[in-house]
Amino acid sequence: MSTPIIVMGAHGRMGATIAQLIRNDEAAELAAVCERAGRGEGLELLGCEVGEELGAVLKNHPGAVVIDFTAVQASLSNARVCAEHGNPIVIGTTGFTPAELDELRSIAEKNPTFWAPNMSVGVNVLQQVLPELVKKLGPDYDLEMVELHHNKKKDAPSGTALKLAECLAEARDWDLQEVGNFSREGIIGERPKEEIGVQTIRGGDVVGVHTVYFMGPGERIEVTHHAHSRDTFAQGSIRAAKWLAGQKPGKLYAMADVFA
Ligand SMILES: NC(=O)C1=CN([C@@H]2O[C@H](COP(=O)(O)OP(=O)(O)OC[C@H]3O[C@@H](n4cnc5c(N)ncnc54)[C@H](OP(=O)(O)O)[C@@H]3O)[C@@H](O)[C@H]2O)C=CC1
Ligand SMILES: O=C(O)C1=N[C@H](C(=O)O)C[C@H](O)C1
Repeated sequence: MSTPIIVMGAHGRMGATIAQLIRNDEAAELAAVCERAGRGEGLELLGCEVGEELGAVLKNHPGAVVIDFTAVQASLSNARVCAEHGNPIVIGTTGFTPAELDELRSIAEKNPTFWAPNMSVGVNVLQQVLPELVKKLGPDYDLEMVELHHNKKKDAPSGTALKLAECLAEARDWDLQEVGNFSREGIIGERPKEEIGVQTIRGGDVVGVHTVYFMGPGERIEVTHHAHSRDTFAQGSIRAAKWLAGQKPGKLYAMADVFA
Protein backbone atom coordinates (compact mmCIF):
# COMPACT_ATOMS: atom_id res chain seq x y z
CA MET A 1 0.00 0.00 0.00
CA SER A 2 1.27 3.47 -0.88
CA THR A 3 0.81 6.40 1.52
CA PRO A 4 -0.21 9.68 -0.17
CA ILE A 5 1.88 12.54 1.21
CA ILE A 6 1.67 16.34 0.84
CA VAL A 7 4.91 18.28 1.42
CA MET A 8 4.83 21.84 2.78
CA GLY A 9 7.60 24.34 2.01
CA ALA A 10 8.72 22.30 -1.00
CA HIS A 11 11.42 24.80 -2.01
CA GLY A 12 12.97 24.63 1.47
CA ARG A 13 16.09 22.60 2.34
CA MET A 14 14.04 19.89 4.07
CA GLY A 15 10.88 20.17 1.93
CA ALA A 16 12.83 19.69 -1.30
CA THR A 17 14.77 16.71 0.11
CA ILE A 18 11.58 15.04 1.36
CA ALA A 19 9.72 15.54 -1.93
CA GLN A 20 12.58 13.94 -3.92
CA LEU A 21 12.86 10.96 -1.57
CA ILE A 22 9.10 10.33 -1.72
CA ARG A 23 9.34 10.16 -5.52
CA ASN A 24 11.86 7.31 -5.15
CA ASP A 25 9.81 5.45 -2.53
CA GLU A 26 7.47 2.72 -3.79
CA ALA A 27 5.49 2.76 -0.54
CA ALA A 28 4.76 6.51 -0.71
CA GLU A 29 3.14 8.80 -3.26
CA LEU A 30 3.85 12.53 -3.63
CA ALA A 31 0.21 13.68 -3.78
CA ALA A 32 0.92 17.44 -3.70
CA VAL A 33 3.38 20.10 -2.59
CA CYS A 34 2.61 23.53 -1.16
CA GLU A 35 4.58 26.77 -1.23
CA ARG A 36 3.83 30.39 -0.41
CA ALA A 37 1.76 32.27 -3.01
CA GLY A 38 3.93 33.12 -6.03
CA ARG A 39 6.81 30.84 -4.88
CA GLY A 40 5.77 27.63 -6.65
CA GLU A 41 7.92 28.17 -9.75
CA GLY A 42 9.69 24.96 -10.87
CA LEU A 43 7.69 22.71 -8.56
CA GLU A 44 5.55 21.44 -11.46
CA LEU A 45 8.60 19.32 -12.39
CA LEU A 46 7.76 17.13 -9.38
CA GLY A 47 4.74 15.85 -11.34
CA CYS A 48 2.13 16.42 -8.63
CA GLU A 49 -0.38 19.10 -7.66
CA VAL A 50 1.29 22.37 -6.65
CA GLY A 51 -0.80 24.36 -4.17
CA GLU A 52 -0.57 27.64 -2.32
CA GLU A 53 -3.32 27.18 0.23
CA LEU A 54 -3.30 23.98 2.28
CA GLY A 55 -7.08 23.86 2.91
CA ALA A 56 -7.80 23.88 -0.83
CA VAL A 57 -5.20 21.15 -1.46
CA LEU A 58 -6.56 18.89 1.32
CA LYS A 59 -10.04 18.92 -0.27
CA ASN A 60 -8.48 17.03 -3.22
CA HIS A 61 -6.58 14.57 -1.02
CA PRO A 62 -8.67 13.20 1.84
CA GLY A 63 -6.53 10.93 4.05
CA ALA A 64 -3.20 12.18 2.68
CA VAL A 65 -0.52 12.79 5.34
CA VAL A 66 1.03 16.28 5.44
CA ILE A 67 4.77 16.64 6.16
CA ASP A 68 5.70 20.10 7.41
CA PHE A 69 9.24 21.45 7.92
CA THR A 70 8.58 25.19 7.60
CA ALA A 71 8.50 27.71 10.46
CA VAL A 72 6.73 27.89 13.83
CA GLN A 73 3.68 29.99 12.88
CA ALA A 74 3.25 28.25 9.52
CA SER A 75 3.39 24.79 11.15
CA LEU A 76 0.87 25.76 13.83
CA SER A 77 -1.49 27.11 11.20
CA ASN A 78 -1.02 23.98 9.05
CA ALA A 79 -1.73 21.73 12.05
CA ARG A 80 -5.01 23.61 12.64
CA VAL A 81 -6.01 23.29 8.97
CA CYS A 82 -5.18 19.55 8.97
CA ALA A 83 -7.36 19.10 12.06
CA GLU A 84 -10.28 20.81 10.27
CA HIS A 85 -9.95 18.39 7.34
CA GLY A 86 -8.96 15.25 9.29
CA ASN A 87 -5.58 14.84 7.53
CA PRO A 88 -2.70 13.56 9.72
CA ILE A 89 0.33 15.85 9.99
CA VAL A 90 4.03 15.17 10.66
CA ILE A 91 5.87 18.28 11.86
CA GLY A 92 9.67 18.65 11.96
CA THR A 93 9.85 22.39 12.56
CA THR A 94 11.80 23.51 15.63
CA GLY A 95 11.68 26.65 17.77
CA PHE A 96 8.23 26.19 19.37
CA THR A 97 7.69 27.79 22.78
CA PRO A 98 6.23 25.57 25.55
CA ALA A 99 2.83 27.26 24.99
CA GLU A 100 2.97 26.56 21.26
CA LEU A 101 3.83 22.92 21.94
CA ASP A 102 0.80 22.79 24.26
CA GLU A 103 -1.36 23.95 21.37
CA LEU A 104 0.05 21.13 19.21
CA ARG A 105 -0.74 18.69 22.04
CA SER A 106 -4.33 19.87 22.17
CA ILE A 107 -4.70 19.58 18.37
CA ALA A 108 -3.25 16.05 18.66
CA GLU A 109 -6.15 15.05 20.90
CA LYS A 110 -8.51 15.53 17.92
CA ASN A 111 -6.35 14.73 14.89
CA PRO A 112 -3.31 12.46 14.34
CA THR A 113 -0.37 14.81 14.87
CA PHE A 114 3.34 14.02 15.14
CA TRP A 115 6.26 16.26 16.12
CA ALA A 116 9.93 15.44 16.50
CA PRO A 117 12.76 18.00 16.58
CA ASN A 118 15.08 15.39 15.04
CA MET A 119 13.89 12.50 12.87
CA SER A 120 17.20 10.63 12.58
CA VAL A 121 17.48 7.13 14.01
CA GLY A 122 20.72 8.03 15.80
CA VAL A 123 19.39 10.98 17.78
CA ASN A 124 16.32 9.04 18.81
CA VAL A 125 18.50 6.19 20.08
CA LEU A 126 20.59 8.81 21.93
CA GLN A 127 17.45 9.96 23.73
CA GLN A 128 17.23 6.47 25.23
CA VAL A 129 20.94 5.98 25.90
CA LEU A 130 21.95 9.37 27.41
CA PRO A 131 19.84 8.97 30.58
CA GLU A 132 21.55 5.61 31.17
CA LEU A 133 24.98 7.27 30.95
CA VAL A 134 23.90 10.04 33.35
CA LYS A 135 22.69 7.49 35.89
CA LYS A 136 25.66 5.12 35.56
CA LEU A 137 28.26 7.93 35.86
CA GLY A 138 26.56 9.41 38.92
CA PRO A 139 26.30 12.96 40.23
CA ASP A 140 30.01 13.94 39.97
CA TYR A 141 29.91 14.43 36.21
CA ASP A 142 29.11 17.88 34.79
CA LEU A 143 26.76 17.81 31.79
CA GLU A 144 27.35 20.17 28.86
CA MET A 145 26.38 20.26 25.19
CA VAL A 146 27.55 21.98 22.01
CA GLU A 147 25.47 22.12 18.84
CA LEU A 148 26.72 23.18 15.38
CA HIS A 149 24.50 24.09 12.45
CA HIS A 150 24.64 25.91 9.12
CA ASN A 151 24.53 29.70 8.90
CA LYS A 152 20.91 29.77 7.63
CA LYS A 153 19.40 28.21 10.75
CA LYS A 154 16.97 30.57 12.47
CA ASP A 155 16.40 29.07 15.93
CA ALA A 156 18.86 28.52 18.79
CA PRO A 157 19.58 26.34 20.55
CA SER A 158 18.52 23.62 18.14
CA GLY A 159 15.37 21.67 18.88
CA THR A 160 17.52 18.55 19.16
CA ALA A 161 19.79 20.16 21.76
CA LEU A 162 16.77 21.16 23.82
CA LYS A 163 15.30 17.66 23.61
CA LEU A 164 18.60 15.99 24.58
CA ALA A 165 19.11 18.49 27.41
CA GLU A 166 15.60 17.62 28.68
CA CYS A 167 16.60 13.93 28.68
CA LEU A 168 19.74 14.73 30.70
CA ALA A 169 17.81 16.90 33.15
CA GLU A 170 15.08 14.29 33.68
CA ALA A 171 17.73 11.66 34.42
CA ARG A 172 18.93 13.86 37.30
CA ASP A 173 15.36 14.75 38.38
CA TRP A 174 16.05 18.36 37.38
CA ASP A 175 13.86 20.79 35.46
CA LEU A 176 15.64 22.11 32.35
CA GLN A 177 13.84 25.46 32.76
CA GLU A 178 15.73 25.87 36.06
CA VAL A 179 19.13 24.32 35.23
CA GLY A 180 19.61 25.16 31.53
CA ASN A 181 22.36 27.74 30.85
CA PHE A 182 22.33 28.91 27.24
CA SER A 183 24.95 31.69 27.39
CA ARG A 184 28.01 32.53 29.51
CA GLU A 185 29.91 35.81 29.57
CA GLY A 186 31.84 37.92 32.09
CA ILE A 187 32.69 37.05 35.72
CA ILE A 188 30.17 34.29 36.08
CA GLY A 189 31.75 32.51 39.06
CA GLU A 190 32.20 28.80 39.55
CA ARG A 191 29.96 26.43 37.65
CA PRO A 192 26.95 25.46 39.76
CA LYS A 193 26.57 21.70 40.24
CA GLU A 194 22.95 21.82 39.12
CA GLU A 195 23.50 23.16 35.62
CA ILE A 196 23.34 21.93 32.04
CA GLY A 197 25.19 24.24 29.63
CA VAL A 198 24.14 24.32 25.98
CA GLN A 199 26.28 26.30 23.53
CA THR A 200 25.36 27.19 19.95
CA ILE A 201 27.74 27.47 16.98
CA ARG A 202 26.58 28.59 13.53
CA GLY A 203 28.52 28.55 10.28
CA GLY A 204 28.95 27.29 6.74
CA ASP A 205 26.84 24.39 5.56
CA VAL A 206 27.03 22.14 8.64
CA VAL A 207 23.97 19.86 8.49
CA GLY A 208 23.86 19.23 12.24
CA VAL A 209 26.27 18.12 14.98
CA HIS A 210 25.41 17.58 18.65
CA THR A 211 28.04 16.72 21.28
CA VAL A 212 27.16 15.89 24.86
CA TYR A 213 29.99 16.11 27.41
CA PHE A 214 30.08 14.16 30.66
CA MET A 215 32.98 15.75 32.55
CA GLY A 216 34.08 14.18 35.81
CA PRO A 217 37.13 13.82 38.04
CA GLY A 218 40.11 12.77 35.91
CA GLU A 219 38.17 11.91 32.77
CA ARG A 220 35.41 12.86 30.38
CA ILE A 221 33.13 11.16 27.88
CA GLU A 222 31.99 12.91 24.70
CA VAL A 223 29.06 11.55 22.72
CA THR A 224 28.66 13.11 19.26
CA HIS A 225 25.97 12.70 16.63
CA HIS A 226 26.85 13.91 13.12
CA ALA A 227 24.11 14.16 10.49
CA HIS A 228 25.90 13.51 7.19
CA SER A 229 23.02 14.82 5.06
CA ARG A 230 19.40 15.94 5.36
CA ASP A 231 18.33 12.58 3.92
CA THR A 232 18.51 11.05 7.39
CA PHE A 233 15.88 13.52 8.72
CA ALA A 234 13.80 13.27 5.53
CA GLN A 235 13.72 9.44 5.61
CA GLY A 236 12.62 9.62 9.26
CA SER A 237 9.77 11.98 8.38
CA ILE A 238 8.55 9.69 5.57
CA ARG A 239 8.71 6.70 7.91
CA ALA A 240 6.71 8.69 10.47
CA ALA A 241 4.13 9.71 7.82
CA LYS A 242 3.56 6.09 6.76
CA TRP A 243 3.15 5.11 10.41
CA LEU A 244 0.89 8.06 11.30
CA ALA A 245 -1.52 7.20 8.45
CA GLY A 246 -2.77 4.26 10.54
CA GLN A 247 -3.00 6.02 13.91
CA LYS A 248 -5.88 7.46 15.88
CA PRO A 249 -5.62 10.88 17.54
CA GLY A 250 -5.00 11.05 21.30
CA LYS A 251 -1.49 12.33 21.94
CA LEU A 252 1.25 14.28 20.21
CA TYR A 253 3.19 11.37 18.70
CA ALA A 254 7.00 11.32 18.61
CA MET A 255 9.71 9.19 17.01
CA ALA A 256 9.75 6.81 19.99
CA ASP A 257 6.15 5.83 19.12
CA VAL A 258 7.20 4.95 15.56
CA PHE A 259 10.13 2.82 16.79
CA ALA A 260 8.06 1.11 19.51
N1 LIG B 1 12.94 17.55 12.84
C1 LIG B 1 14.04 17.41 12.08
O1 LIG B 1 14.58 16.27 11.92
C2 LIG B 1 14.58 18.60 11.38
C3 LIG B 1 14.01 19.83 11.59
N2 LIG B 1 14.40 20.91 10.86
C4 LIG B 1 13.62 22.13 11.07
O2 LIG B 1 12.76 22.30 9.94
C5 LIG B 1 12.50 23.68 9.73
C6 LIG B 1 12.82 24.05 8.29
O3 LIG B 1 14.21 23.89 8.06
P1 LIG B 1 14.83 24.15 6.59
O4 LIG B 1 14.21 23.23 5.59
O5 LIG B 1 16.30 24.11 6.77
O6 LIG B 1 14.34 25.66 6.33
P2 LIG B 1 14.14 26.42 4.94
O7 LIG B 1 14.12 27.87 5.27
O8 LIG B 1 15.12 25.91 3.92
O9 LIG B 1 12.69 25.95 4.45
C7 LIG B 1 11.50 26.37 5.04
C8 LIG B 1 10.40 26.34 4.00
O10 LIG B 1 9.17 26.72 4.64
C9 LIG B 1 8.63 27.88 3.99
N3 LIG B 1 8.00 28.77 4.95
C10 LIG B 1 8.60 29.36 6.02
N4 LIG B 1 7.72 30.15 6.66
C11 LIG B 1 6.56 30.05 5.99
C12 LIG B 1 5.28 30.62 6.18
N5 LIG B 1 5.03 31.45 7.19
N6 LIG B 1 4.31 30.30 5.30
C13 LIG B 1 4.56 29.45 4.27
N7 LIG B 1 5.77 28.89 4.04
C14 LIG B 1 6.74 29.18 4.90
C15 LIG B 1 9.83 28.56 3.36
O11 LIG B 1 9.42 29.43 2.33
P3 LIG B 1 10.18 30.84 2.16
O12 LIG B 1 11.56 30.49 1.70
O13 LIG B 1 9.33 31.54 1.16
O14 LIG B 1 10.17 31.49 3.53
C16 LIG B 1 10.63 27.35 2.87
O15 LIG B 1 10.11 26.83 1.67
C17 LIG B 1 13.35 24.43 10.77
O16 LIG B 1 12.54 24.71 11.88
C18 LIG B 1 14.43 23.39 11.14
O17 LIG B 1 14.97 23.61 12.41
C19 LIG B 1 15.39 20.83 9.95
C20 LIG B 1 16.03 19.65 9.72
C21 LIG B 1 15.68 18.43 10.43
O1 LIG C 1 17.68 23.52 11.13
C1 LIG C 1 18.30 22.45 10.91
O2 LIG C 1 19.01 22.32 9.91
C2 LIG C 1 18.13 21.34 11.84
N1 LIG C 1 17.25 21.48 12.80
C3 LIG C 1 16.87 20.51 13.76
C4 LIG C 1 17.08 21.04 15.16
O3 LIG C 1 16.87 22.24 15.41
O4 LIG C 1 17.44 20.25 16.03
C5 LIG C 1 17.43 19.14 13.50
C6 LIG C 1 18.75 19.10 12.82
O5 LIG C 1 19.77 19.24 13.76
C7 LIG C 1 18.88 20.09 11.66
